[in-house]
Formats: sequence, C-alpha cells, structure tokens
Amino acid sequence: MTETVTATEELAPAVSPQVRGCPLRTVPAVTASALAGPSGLGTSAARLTTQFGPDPAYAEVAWGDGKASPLYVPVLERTNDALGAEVDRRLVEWAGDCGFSEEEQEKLLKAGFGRLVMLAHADCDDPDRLLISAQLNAAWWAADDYYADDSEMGAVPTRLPPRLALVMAAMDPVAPAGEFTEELDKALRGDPILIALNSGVEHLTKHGTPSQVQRICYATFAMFVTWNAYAAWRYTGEYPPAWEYLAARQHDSFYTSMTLVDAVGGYELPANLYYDPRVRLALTQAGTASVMVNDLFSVAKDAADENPVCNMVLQIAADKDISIEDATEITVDLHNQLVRDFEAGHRALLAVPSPELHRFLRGVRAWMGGGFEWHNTNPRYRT
Ligand SMILES: CC(C)=CCC/C(C)=C(\C)COP(=O)(O)OP(=O)(O)O
Repeated sequence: MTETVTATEELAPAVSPQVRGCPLRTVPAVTASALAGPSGLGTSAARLTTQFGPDPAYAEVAWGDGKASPLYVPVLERTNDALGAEVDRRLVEWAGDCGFSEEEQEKLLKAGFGRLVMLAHADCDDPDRLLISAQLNAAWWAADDYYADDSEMGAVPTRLPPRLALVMAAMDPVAPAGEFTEELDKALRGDPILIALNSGVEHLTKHGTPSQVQRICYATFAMFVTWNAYAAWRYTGEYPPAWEYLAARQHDSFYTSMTLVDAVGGYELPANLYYDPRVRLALTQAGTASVMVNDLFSVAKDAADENPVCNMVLQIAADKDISIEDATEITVDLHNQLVRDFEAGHRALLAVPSPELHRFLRGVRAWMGGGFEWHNTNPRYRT
C-alpha cells in the first residue's frame, strides 16, 4: 500500500487555498516548492541535485533554428531506426485497413508516429506493443487535425462536440440497445478515425489490463473537454488568457500518450499508485512540459489557420502584447521549470518502494526525451 500525501499536509504557503471562502484542493508541495521557495517534499530532492551536481539524465539542448534559449530536456535513451521503420510500416498497413486513403497513409508515414513511439518508449523492443502506442497516437492526432484543429482538413468548431461523443462510443463500447445499436454500428464503421480508435483500443485490450484500458479511455475523454473549450473559443473569437489556456492544456497534453507507458512496457503500475497525487502531479508536469514543446514547434502552423489554433506562445504574446520571440522565451522558461519540477518529484518518489513506479517514472522521463527528439527532427514542424 502506498503512502498518500494529503492535500492538507502539503498546502503551499504562497498559494491561498481560499477563494471566496471555498477551500481549494491544491497540488502536493513538489510543484509548490517552485512557487513558494524551499519547503515540502521536493526540497530535499532539489538539495540532492545541488549537492551532487546536475543529473546526467537531463541536458540543455538547442532546438528549432537555434535562436531561442535552450530547452532543458531528458536525454534521449534509445534510438533504433530499423525498429521505428518497422512500426511505421505496420502502422501504415493498419491505416489502410481502417479506410484511410493512400494520400493519408503517405502523410502518416511522413509524420513518423512509429519513429515517435520507438524514441519515446525506450524500454520496449517489441514492434507489436509499440504499434499500440503508434495506433493510438496516430488516431488521436488524426482526430485532432480532422475534427478539431485544421479547417482545411474539415475541422468545424460547431461539429466538434458531437463528433467527439461518437469517438467516445468507438473507444468505450455502448451497451447493446436493440434497434439503436444497428445505426450506431453503421456510424462507427463509416469513418476511418472512429475505426482507428476502436481498433487501437482493441489492440491495447489484448495486451493491457482492464484498468489500463479504462485509464486510457478516461484520459482521452478528459482531453476532449479541452478540445471542446478550444472549439468554443475559436467559434466566438474570444481567445482565452494564457493562464486559462494552460489550465485547459493540462488535460490536452502528452499525458494522454504517457498513460500507455506501462502497457507498452509489458507491466502494470497499480491504479492506486498511478493516481497517487504525487505521481499524478509528476505525470501532469511531464505531459504539460512535452506539450509546451509541441506549442513551441507549432507556432507558425497554429497561427496560419483561418481560425488560429490556441497555442501558449500565441496566448502569451496576445496577453502581454509582446513579440513572438519574447513570448517564446517565457514559454521556454515555463517548460524548463516544469521539467525541473518533474525531476525533483521523480527523485522524491524514488523513496516509494515500488519497482513498477520507478520503471514507470523512468519511462515517462524517456517519453519526454523521445518526444522532444521527434519534434526537433520532424518535417511536420518545419516552416
Ligand atoms: C497524441 C495526442 C495525445 C494527441 C492529442 C492532442 C495533442 C496533445 C496534440 C496533437 C498536440 O497538440 P496540437 O494539437 O497543438 O498538435 P500539433 O501542433 O497539431 O502537432
């Protein structure tokens, strides 16, 4: 049984838990240490870092065209081009079976989601298990592009919520309901994205536990609430301030991808450890940091859409009326702080006697390193 740190034990002194008289549940002090100065669970870990020097698992790395400040990222743990190419080959074959056109299959191959998962899931050499992650990531990305973000690919803000409701039905089977089931099945078989998500979950079901499968479903459904918020913002043209976008982004992040770390690795982090507030915090830090990398690389693409896509750099530039370059620097700082907070939280969690937890957190760290490498070398983000 894991020791659980309660919110009240860990209240951050600099963050008021009272807003208009309502007590707020706050995060454990691992992150709060960054806001409130040295106190709490993460502090001794942070001191260890200063005492023994920098952790060699992380480095400051130049990115993009090299003009902005470096990103502090976990070092890449594994690269294996042949393995990445094999996962990509299987992924494209599967995409054809799902009904994606040849042109779409070619785009998929170019995006290199097989390479992404080869870089990110450094503890797995099995192309079939890696394929689970490639399928789900490719399908999430396809839903994001075709339904949510890309107007040229058919994304329409007012159509997004009902489309996402059908995606949920594709991932999490609806109970049989007589005559209504027939029409639902027809709809679920009529769209390659729905077929892909259904098939990706089915593949995961063969290798993962019921708890892992539902974990992935519910992380995806939480992500969809954020997508609906973006759709409302883009429809009304009333874009959110950076703080509100960042809060929403927490549930629309590579946290969703990281939910697959143990299933792909062939083990299970038990649910009560996975959802321990300290672990949850570390995972949200890692997921948000990784998606800040995505925002940094996507600025030009996101700004170019006829309904500009929400992006941390763009929101900060608009909020503060500053240049993209200055907003980029603020986003780099935010990213680097999130990674350092993850690093401190990870170190503190090494005290928990669970080999699965240690493997999982290392896997999450590797995911961050692989995700960065993929973005930094991917044609999708070249302007
Ligand atoms: C892989 C995954 C969880 C996808 C869901 C949405 C997501 C977090 C991204 C695709 C990344 O965000 P964004 O939509 O800004 O990505 P692109 O800039 O379009 O690559």
